[in-house]
Amino acid sequence: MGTEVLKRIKNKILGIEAEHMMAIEGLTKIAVIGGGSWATAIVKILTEQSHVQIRWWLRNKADIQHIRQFHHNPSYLSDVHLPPKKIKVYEQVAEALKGSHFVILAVPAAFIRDSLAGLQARHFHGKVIVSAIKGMIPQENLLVTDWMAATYGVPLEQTCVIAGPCHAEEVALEKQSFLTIASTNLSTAASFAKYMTCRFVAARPLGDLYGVEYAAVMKNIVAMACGITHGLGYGDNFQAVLVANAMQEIGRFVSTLDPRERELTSSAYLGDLLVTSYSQFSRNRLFGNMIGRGYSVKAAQLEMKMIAEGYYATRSIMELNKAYAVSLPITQAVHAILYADQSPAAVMEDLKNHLA
Ligand SMILES: NC(=O)C1=CN([C@@H]2O[C@H](COP(=O)(O)OP(=O)(O)OC[C@H]3O[C@@H](n4cnc5c(N)ncnc54)[C@H](OP(=O)(O)O)[C@@H]3O)[C@@H](O)[C@H]2O)C=CC1
Ligand SMILES: O=C(CO)COP(=O)(O)O
Repeated sequence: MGTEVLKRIKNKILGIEAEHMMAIEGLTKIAVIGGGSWATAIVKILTEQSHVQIRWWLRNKADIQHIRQFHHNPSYLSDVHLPPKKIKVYEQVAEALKGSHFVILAVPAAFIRDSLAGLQARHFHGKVIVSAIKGMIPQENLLVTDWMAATYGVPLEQTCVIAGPCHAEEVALEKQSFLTIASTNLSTAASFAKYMTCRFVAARPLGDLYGVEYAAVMKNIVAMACGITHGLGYGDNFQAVLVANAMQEIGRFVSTLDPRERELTSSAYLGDLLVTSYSQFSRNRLFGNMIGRGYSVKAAQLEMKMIAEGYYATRSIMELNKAYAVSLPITQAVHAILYADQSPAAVMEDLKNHLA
């Protein structure tokens, strides 16, 4: 059998177009969509790779100019050096996508539609789409990978998600981190995981796309609950019970929506829940903390420059759960506080009766 035929078979197995894979054997072009802290951290990881060109789109024109001139993002993780030899910065999202083999989506879910405005299915054709987003598309209440499939016809086996316990701030400091790259197609996940592996990051592929994606969305809600209770004056004893119950809540929900064998105590699920619930860097925890201390939702949002995905996710999960009726006392409690204007103290007092 000729090498060309072998290559095609290999590419078919990987679920990626032949042309695409041949290009990968040379310089790999990776588009990064988003200009916030996670996008900047991902760009930093990619700059550790040889033979990778980063094609970066940000919406903020002043930030683009600054990055081109000074090689730092002035608004997020501003200490991170952004070497111009490896990075091309674009004002038009379609330009960033041109010729890229992988497209990493790293804007908060609520802004993905605006960020991709004007693009069509052809712009994504033959590319592997990687969601670094831990949120759901509001209104439609869809996971990002499902939304990409519904909106742009991207086959699920050509999508992955980046998950695992990993705060952008620690990537910036080059602290050892682990990532999980999940896909329905393990080969697609493996083909991307190698680009997320570097001196200080170990990225492992996993075949559980939905489980990892839903768990990543739900842990943000739990982190808000932890922040709220901390703001109210509850201590570590209570938070440990809250987080233990939260793992069960996430497990119930995920196994109802996508029943299969999964190791919920592994880092993609439990690890991410723990880091977001306890870390000083968690925006969701910080947001919850402000609510617990008496801020209104509006005031907390104004105070935080960054986005707490869990705020939007709480409503989406509650809407979605109408069809499944899974018992979600923690999500329900956060929803009552954020969307029904109920007193955080009273809601948490009542939640005690639902924890074991
Ligand atoms: N930060 C982290 O450690 C991690 C984050 N994630 C996930 O990554 C995703 C991106 O979050 P992250 O980078 O942290 O976000 P940040 O909070 O750091 O940044 C917010 C981003 O959203 C943009 N934005 C704000 N308002 C709008 C708007 N109205 N329309 C369009 N864009 C807007 C901002 O652009 P501008 O600066 O121009 O206002 C900025 O790029 C989230 O889903 C998050 O859960 C996942 C793992 C780790
Ligand atoms: O997902 C994260 C860490 O794994 C980031 O969480 P926050 O958005 O709460 O900072």
